[in-house]
Amino acid sequence: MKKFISVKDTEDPKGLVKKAIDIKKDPFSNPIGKNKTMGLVFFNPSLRTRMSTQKAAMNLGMNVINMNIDKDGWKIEFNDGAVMDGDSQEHIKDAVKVMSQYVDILGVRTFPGLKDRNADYNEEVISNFIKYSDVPVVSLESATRHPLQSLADLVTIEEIGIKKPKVVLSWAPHPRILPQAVPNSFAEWVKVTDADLTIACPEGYELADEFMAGANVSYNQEEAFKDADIIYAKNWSSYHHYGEKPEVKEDWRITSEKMSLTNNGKFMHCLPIRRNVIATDEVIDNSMIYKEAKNREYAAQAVLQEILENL
Ligand SMILES: NCCC[C@H](NC(=O)CCC(=O)O)C(=O)O
Ligand SMILES: NC(=O)OP(=O)(O)O
Repeated sequence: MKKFISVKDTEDPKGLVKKAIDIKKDPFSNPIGKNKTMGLVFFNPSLRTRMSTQKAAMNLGMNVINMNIDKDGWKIEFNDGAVMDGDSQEHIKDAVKVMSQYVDILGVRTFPGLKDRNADYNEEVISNFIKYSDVPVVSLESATRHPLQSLADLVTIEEIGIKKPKVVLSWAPHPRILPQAVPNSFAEWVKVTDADLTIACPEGYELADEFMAGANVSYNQEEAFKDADIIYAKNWSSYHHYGEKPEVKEDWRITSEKMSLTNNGKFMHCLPIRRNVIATDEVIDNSMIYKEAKNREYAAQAVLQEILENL
């Protein structure tokens, strides 16, 4: 693997899930990362991705450098050929090239601007990392996808152990405008498994066609919850009315009453979660969220190990 941005970057996604499950049994058995360095670069906040990826790298014997580039770096210019006599102080091509001299794998987190759909869906930031880095680039959540999260989610679903689970990706309310990265990515990873995927969302909140393809769509949350084994909740802003938050009249918050419609379904969420907005305390406190967060470590370790094996 030379990069890990989407499910397409791995030849064998199911094999990667198995690899993470194996690593979980004995996480310190392979010091393949000795004398190698992982660079973690953040344009946006992170708790889980930062800590779990650092932990994964350390489990493999790697050293880790963390950089909050939005706060601690120079202001980055992204336009090619820019005359940099304004605010921006360092060009992305110089910043990435230099960072890649110090590390063996470069991870980057970058959220979408949610203003210009083409810019976001062209992955302008992470594409520049891939273009200018001398070392493999790993997405720590980009504008349109969050593959380390999705891989950990597949590990969690595999551990629940249902053969062909009914998985419902359910939109839920949120006070802000959020990216589509987590639901896009979850959909593209679940589709490589045997699970049956339903995407439940209000009209106007459908994901881009490439992510909806192959999933059932439901505009009725309670109907979708019937017989579900997994409820994967997430808020996202509208793709079709890009970056907007069309009004939703029905109550999409996830409650114990709604969970009781499922087949003893398990509630999942990537976190951070707005309690009593996305779902009630009762739903969250009886959910898979901490197991899911723990599995982030082994998912990251499987990916880093595979990259190190192929350096
Ligand atoms: N990395 C996991 C999710 C990150 C981000 N959530 C957020 O920004 C939530 C912020 C808030 O609750 O205000 C998202 O939806 O993509
Ligand atoms: N789930 C997740 O990626 O969390 P962070 O944004 O805290 O890294």
